[in-house]
Amino acid sequence: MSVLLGTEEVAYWHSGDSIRWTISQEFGKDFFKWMGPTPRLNIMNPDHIKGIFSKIYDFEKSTPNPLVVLIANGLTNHEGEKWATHRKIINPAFHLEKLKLMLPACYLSCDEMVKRWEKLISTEESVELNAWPDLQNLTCDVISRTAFGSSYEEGKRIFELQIEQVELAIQYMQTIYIPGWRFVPTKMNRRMKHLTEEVHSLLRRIISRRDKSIRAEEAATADLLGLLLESNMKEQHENRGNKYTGMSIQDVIEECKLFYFAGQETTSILLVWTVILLSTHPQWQDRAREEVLQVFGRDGKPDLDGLNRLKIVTMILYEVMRLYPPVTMINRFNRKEMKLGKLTIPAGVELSVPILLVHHDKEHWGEDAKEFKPERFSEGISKATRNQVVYLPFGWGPRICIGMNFALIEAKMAMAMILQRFSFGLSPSYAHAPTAFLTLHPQHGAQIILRRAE
Ligand code: HEM
Repeated sequence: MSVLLGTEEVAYWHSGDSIRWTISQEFGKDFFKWMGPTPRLNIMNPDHIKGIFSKIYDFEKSTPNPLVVLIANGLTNHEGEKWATHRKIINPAFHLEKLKLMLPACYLSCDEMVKRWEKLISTEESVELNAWPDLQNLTCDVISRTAFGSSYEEGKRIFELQIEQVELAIQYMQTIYIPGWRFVPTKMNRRMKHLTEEVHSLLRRIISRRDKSIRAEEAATADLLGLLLESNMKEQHENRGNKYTGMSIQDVIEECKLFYFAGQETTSILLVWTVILLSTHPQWQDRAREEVLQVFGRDGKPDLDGLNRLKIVTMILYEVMRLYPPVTMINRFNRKEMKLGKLTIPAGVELSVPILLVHHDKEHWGEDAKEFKPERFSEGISKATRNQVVYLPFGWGPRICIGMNFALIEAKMAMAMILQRFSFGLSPSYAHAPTAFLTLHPQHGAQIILRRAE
């Protein structure tokens, strides 16, 4: 069930629901028994959060929903040695110097979107538009180009199929769970099976073509898939004879699907809340534009060096993700009894870190916790958090989001190119309804009034 999270609703959720338990040793094990057969505990204490995210082999990812696994069974779902091997193979593809190679692809996608917007206002002083679908389309385009390079069109098709899969998965999750039901050949299950097969066959084709060209040393690699395959070959070569010697083709397919699943929606959400918050805080919009124009000028093409110098834009993005974290909750599970500070957590407890609530907690962020104040981050994240683990839009610790730098570069590039050309404010038809279902998105879209920047 989705939860509405306007300011009022957050407050209600905060106090009126059992979600904001603070735990203490005195509850002991009885507390968990009282909670029923699948005990679930919310963790809001920064030291406990740090403990959970540091001990990645003791606190595992919670058993994933079978349908999420069906859509993308990659790094996010792996544990132990398999996770460590995959993370090691995938990591190099996300290094900054590799991301630099993907910048032209990212620029191309942003350029297409701003050109479309420019066309819309070519004969008008201002236009109303819902920025949400355009921003979703943008991040889909960016991931298709940066993940698959020359196979971009096939990549986009995969993405369309995945959107339908996610829609079906959501419908499925909203029905009563009957074990084994997904194997019954209902219309929905048959469609899901068909979509899965089509995604796999498209990916298999792209991967085998690329694999051949890498082995034949035909082209230098500048996309995620190529970098992944190269790194995988290296791992297989160096670790022959070990239990996990790199990834199989099936593994690579799953990781590619995950790039879309984990990276597209989340980044478009960061962008859409940034557009909405800059619409309601025009003074910050002006400051951000001033900075962008100073660094790149009116027509300059954003490069990595310049993007890294955008201090105001970075502060804004951090504050947007504090108030509207795209991922609102992270869950973990412990198979054996574990110590967390002074707490003893019995085996089999589901632990939830409610990112949204931690980010809104007055204890950590002050009385103005619910206000948009990018200046909190003027001296970076560690100063804003006083070195506590209370800011985790990308998670924390060894399992921190592998695509964090990718997402931040993409968001800075998109915002820089939008701010260079346009100014924008909220349309009267905008209805504020942040909705948390898997991710925290604006339920009714982001209607803005777009003008040429002065
Ligand atoms: C604003 C954008 C993004 C946000 C807010 C975000 C958020 C997160 C969070 C909170 C986690 C940690 C989950 C956990 O600990 O259980 C995570 C993990 C992950 N993210 Fe992201 N993400 C974003 C963009 C991306 C992008 C662009 C990609 C890839 C292209 C990506 C790929 C992944 C992967 C593969 C993992 C699993 C890492 C592991 O388990 O080792 N994410 N992300």
